[in-house]
Amino acid sequence: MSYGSKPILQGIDLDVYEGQIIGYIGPNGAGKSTTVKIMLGLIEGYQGEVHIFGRDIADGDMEYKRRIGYVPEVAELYDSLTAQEYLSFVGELYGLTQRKADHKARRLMAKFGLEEVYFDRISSFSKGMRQKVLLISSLLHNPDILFLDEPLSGLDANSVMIVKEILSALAAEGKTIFYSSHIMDVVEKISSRILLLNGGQIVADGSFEELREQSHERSLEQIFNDLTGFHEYKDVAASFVSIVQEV
Ligand SMILES: Nc1ncnc2c1ncn2[C@@H]1O[C@H](COP(=O)(O)OP(=O)(O)OP(=O)(O)O)[C@@H](O)[C@H]1O
Repeated sequence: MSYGSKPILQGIDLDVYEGQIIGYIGPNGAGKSTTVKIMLGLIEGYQGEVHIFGRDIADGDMEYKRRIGYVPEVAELYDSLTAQEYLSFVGELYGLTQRKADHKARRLMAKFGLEEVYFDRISSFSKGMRQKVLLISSLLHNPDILFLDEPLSGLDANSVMIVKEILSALAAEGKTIFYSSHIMDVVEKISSRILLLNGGQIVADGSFEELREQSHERSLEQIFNDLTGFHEYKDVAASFVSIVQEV
């Protein structure tokens, strides 16, 4: 995949299975979102083939999208809508009846402690409340594959625990979860498989234990630093601060 003449992804060849939580990590600009957008059918013009549920996504049949849920890193929520209106609307887009979507959304909101704001406009919601609405909207139609981009963004510690537990339970039910994040200790804990993208290529692929054995580092953060060749963080920070101090 290239943007103009700039190559972004090169020679990515992966098989992903049911029930896997894939921690998809890599430096800023490595191409994680680009990969996800290709799989969501949002970007065309890539070379190669992407098969989802056994079918080439380029064959024109969009049915596969009904079985996918997506939490983007930055989302346009319709601020002028109430949570009820927004979630019913999204549910209907995914093929649920308005009544079914509303009934499900209301109970899911209640599980996140948001039953009292269900009829409030999203414009009045805090960052974490919006994130919970996004998570619910990605799950209303009970998708088989979930693409999550920084899904814990803005969530408090209790909500983080609930969402991590929900993801484990969904994976145990056979759902496949693509989890893209820069929070290494969470990726380390929840992923059954970790993919590290660097320079447009997958440079590590395995469970945390496998990556740890291969690299002899103790944490995923250290493995990340090691494999992306970044050891000079102290020098970078010191020179950054010295520029800040110039007046
Ligand atoms: N629409 C676009 N047009 C041109 N270049 C783009 C476009 N979208 C992304 N890129 C470039 O593609 C590269 C990969 O971007 P991408 O958003 O996939 O990275 P990422 O791994 O998700 O990064 P981050 O961790 O910062 O979210 C970057 O160099 C970016 O500038």
